[in-house]
Amino acid sequence: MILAVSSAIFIFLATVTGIILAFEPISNQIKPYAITSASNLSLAETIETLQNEYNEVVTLKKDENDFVIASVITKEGRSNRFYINPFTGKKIGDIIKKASIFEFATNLHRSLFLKSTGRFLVGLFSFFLFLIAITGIKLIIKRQGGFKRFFSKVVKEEFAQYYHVIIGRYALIPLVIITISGIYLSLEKFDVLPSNKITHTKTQISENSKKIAVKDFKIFNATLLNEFKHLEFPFSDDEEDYFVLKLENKELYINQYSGDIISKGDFPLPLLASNLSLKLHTGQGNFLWAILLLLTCFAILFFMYSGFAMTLKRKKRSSSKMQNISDKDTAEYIILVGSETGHTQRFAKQFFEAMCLKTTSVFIDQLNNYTSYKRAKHLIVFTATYGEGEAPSNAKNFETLLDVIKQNQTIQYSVVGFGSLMYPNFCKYAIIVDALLQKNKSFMPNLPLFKINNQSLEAFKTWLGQWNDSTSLNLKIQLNKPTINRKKLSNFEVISHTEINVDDTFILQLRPQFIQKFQSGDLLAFYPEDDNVERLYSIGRVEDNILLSIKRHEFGVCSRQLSQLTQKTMIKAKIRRNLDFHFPTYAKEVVMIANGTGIAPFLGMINDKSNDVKAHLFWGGRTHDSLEIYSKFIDKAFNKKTLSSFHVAYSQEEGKKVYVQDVIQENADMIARILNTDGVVMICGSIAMQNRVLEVLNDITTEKLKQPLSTFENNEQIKMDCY
Ligand SMILES: Cc1cc2nc3c(=O)[nH]c(=O)nc-3n(C[C@H](O)[C@H](O)[C@H](O)COP(=O)(O)O)c2cc1C
Repeated sequence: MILAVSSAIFIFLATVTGIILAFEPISNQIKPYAITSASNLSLAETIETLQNEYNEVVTLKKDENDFVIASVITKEGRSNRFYINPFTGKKIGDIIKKASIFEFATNLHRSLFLKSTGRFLVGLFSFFLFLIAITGIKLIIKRQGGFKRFFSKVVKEEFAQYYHVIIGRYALIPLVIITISGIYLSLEKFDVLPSNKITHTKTQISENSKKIAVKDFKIFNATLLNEFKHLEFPFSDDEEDYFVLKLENKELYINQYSGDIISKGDFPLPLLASNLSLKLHTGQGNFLWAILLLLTCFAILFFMYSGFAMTLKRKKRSSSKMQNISDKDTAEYIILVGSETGHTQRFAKQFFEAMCLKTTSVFIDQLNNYTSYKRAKHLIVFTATYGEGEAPSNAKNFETLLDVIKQNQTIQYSVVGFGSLMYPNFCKYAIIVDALLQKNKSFMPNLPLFKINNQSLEAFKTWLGQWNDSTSLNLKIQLNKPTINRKKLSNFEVISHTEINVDDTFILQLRPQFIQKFQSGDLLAFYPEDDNVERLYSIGRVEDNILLSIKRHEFGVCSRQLSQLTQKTMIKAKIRRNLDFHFPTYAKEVVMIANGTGIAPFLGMINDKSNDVKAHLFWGGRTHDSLEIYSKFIDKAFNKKTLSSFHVAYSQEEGKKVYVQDVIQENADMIARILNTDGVVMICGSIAMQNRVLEVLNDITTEKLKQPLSTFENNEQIKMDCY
């Protein structure tokens, strides 16, 4: 944060000017002076053509865009410099003059118009940007749970955070290259690098060298136009004067009569590094690299926005410092918090403030500050989980401290875990803390571990109820609702609403009031006014309508409201694109696996197929009656031949209980064949079903294909959207 704030203005200026400057090589390279077929032409041929065409040739060079420039004295005796066609030696254009906008941007970019001081500052802030990029890479590795998972799926929580990671994964490498080359170019101006000077060594020349025509010089015949950089012709006819030929990495002096190489100087490493840095930093001579630099500059601007947006949000959440009124050794209630981005802190603060209204004997701190508490009777831990089920940063030392620090009395503890079901290790760190306290003789449980998904206010209130029951304190917490701009939501009209079936489930069909882009697998977000918390439902697209399958929960605010909607009612919601869960039209065969309401996106997919991908549907429900509301859509797909097979499992019918994973196991050969021929498996439904299905799939791939399921997951052949 210190790095980012202190360098923000400079980085902003350097980036904006960088964007302008990226257009220079791009605009130069689209000029028609490059003669691509000339790269295999020998230098001797071009020299001969030029010597026939002009009175005298002074220099011949290739500029950074690979355009060939000749400096000549014409037959009319005029001295001139222009782009030539190396085949004919004829002029094809005047030398491009640097546009004043590029001149201005270059000065600002290099030195902020502050000469040496400016150059120093630019170098320094490039170094800061380099550090930011390196720490960024480190953070992505940590967040993704290891280097190997650098490019695996990112869980989307908030816009800024999601795209900061997504774009960062691609832009950080070019960013490191830009900053290192920028730092090198800045350092060059301050004489801190080793010398760039080329040292020549004389070569042995045979005594009986003969005078030959320039076009017959061995070295000129052996040098192709794409290898050479610059050729300086001898200044006079004097034997002492020679050709100076610069290639990619060396310089040669050539006798002007015999063509013998008189001396040779390899470019020193600092010079090669300098040339490379210039190329990498400016994109000169490489159209695609210049475009990549341009995109990276835009990415930096986005990082600046998203980085600050995330930080401000985080600061807002964890702002207002909590003022302890009690000392750690006098308080009876100790609240310890583990929070990375401040959400958990917000809950803990509300709890602490509510406690303060009832008793003065309460103390709050971070888990990392765990110590001895002389009069404590209750310990309440609120903690989030990060990485692969790890502690948030302000809780990393807790485990060690707990081991070392002994309490004099027994303390009752309660742990509340904050996590997200979108991650495989749901609330893992809270589970660890709970287990550690359980093992520790100084502690005894007051309430069982309580896990909260996605900062659910409802869940927190439930836990608070348990807490109130277990203590005589009757706490009341007024948790602030998240704010939501309802103007940004769209209107959807209720087209149809089925009866609520035996499982308390129904199908709702909605039509967007304005044309909107969506497809099966996308999500529809509702925000009930009671709590403004987002609820997502998987969309099936059927005849341009949105089909949702909804289970009405006993205490579910949103599902209750939706179950009461009548035809033609308008409802506000927002479509969220879910690109990772769209139907893979590129695959030959697709297996769709769902339980309960998870069937909704598949009902859309099997009825909306404008391709010849074979689709197989596996569904698990409770009873025959559970299938009733969906059967119309399945029959239709069978009739249209867009569904190849349907496999159903009932878990509550008389006789044997069958689950969807059992039916998958029965069809193991088919699943293995489909995965082995680049087919895709899609899973939608409950997390519990997902876990069991994944176990079975892993057994199938390990046994039949001799590969773990992760191979297919990494290959993006397994798509999941479970909740
Ligand atoms: C990079 C990252 C990794 C996460 N890993 C997990 C995880 O493994 N298990 C889990 O239950 N939640 C995980 N979460 C979700 C957070 O624990 C959850 O959003 C929590 O409410 C954040 O609380 P905080 O703002 O106090 O840090 C992760 C979140 C992020 C951003």
